[in-house]
Amino acid sequence: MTDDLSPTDRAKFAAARRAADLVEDGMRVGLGTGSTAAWLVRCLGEAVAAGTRLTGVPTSRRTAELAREVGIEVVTLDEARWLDVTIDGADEFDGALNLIKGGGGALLHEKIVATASDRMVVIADAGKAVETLGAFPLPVEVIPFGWQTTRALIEEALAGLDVATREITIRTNGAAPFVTDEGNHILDLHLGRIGDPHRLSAALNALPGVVENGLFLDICDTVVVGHGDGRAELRDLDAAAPAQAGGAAGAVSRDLDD
Ligand SMILES: O=C[C@H](O)[C@H](O)[C@H](O)COP(=O)(O)O
Repeated sequence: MTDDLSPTDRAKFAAARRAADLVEDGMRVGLGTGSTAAWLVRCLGEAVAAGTRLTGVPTSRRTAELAREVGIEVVTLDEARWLDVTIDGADEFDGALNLIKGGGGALLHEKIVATASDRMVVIADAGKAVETLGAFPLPVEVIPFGWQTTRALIEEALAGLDVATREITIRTNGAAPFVTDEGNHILDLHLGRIGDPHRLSAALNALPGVVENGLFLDICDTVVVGHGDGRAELRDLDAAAPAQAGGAAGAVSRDLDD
């Protein structure tokens, strides 16, 4: 299943394969979304074919489709109630294992599922490691009602910030706003660096119209880092560097003070 992969895809596969080994017989597993999570789902499909029993709670329609295709029993979160582990990709992770997620637009279900799990394991290629979160645009999910007003509110709260509307290309009609599995839209915040992610997350989620943002703070327990040569290493929260306090506070924190 891995012939002719690019080094990045080999790294994603290596992380996914190592994380699949953490899943034990009988576990209820949250299944993430994205290209790295898709490798995990395929690895778990192989485990199921080899006799492992597991139940999967997918974080998106496309993950649900793939999980069924590879033979994983799929249930809803409310049927499972609580999960042993969620394994998901990320767009960025820092030394304290805080994350930016939502590059694929699934951040809302992903955050709900990860929060309802004993353990969250992130699988990522080494290129996703950052010192300070924010180089990857932060996705914010907003409801369709008045969403352009919500975008203006975010711009006002973070003065001068470049807020982009995520779009999809439509063959006949140009572009249209991206629509999530919950029927919402995604705004991408080009922050560069985030000084105080807890403060930013709380400020964004306090705005009417905002459903959730892609900062996953104090949720991830382990990151499995994959490398292009096929190696994968585990970074656990206990061994991770403490979050940087204040030092990286940039324009975002200042603007929130205003
Ligand atoms: O909404 C999408 C998810 O948060 C993904 O897990 C994240 O964007 C990473 O995706 P990929 O593994 O494709 O880089």
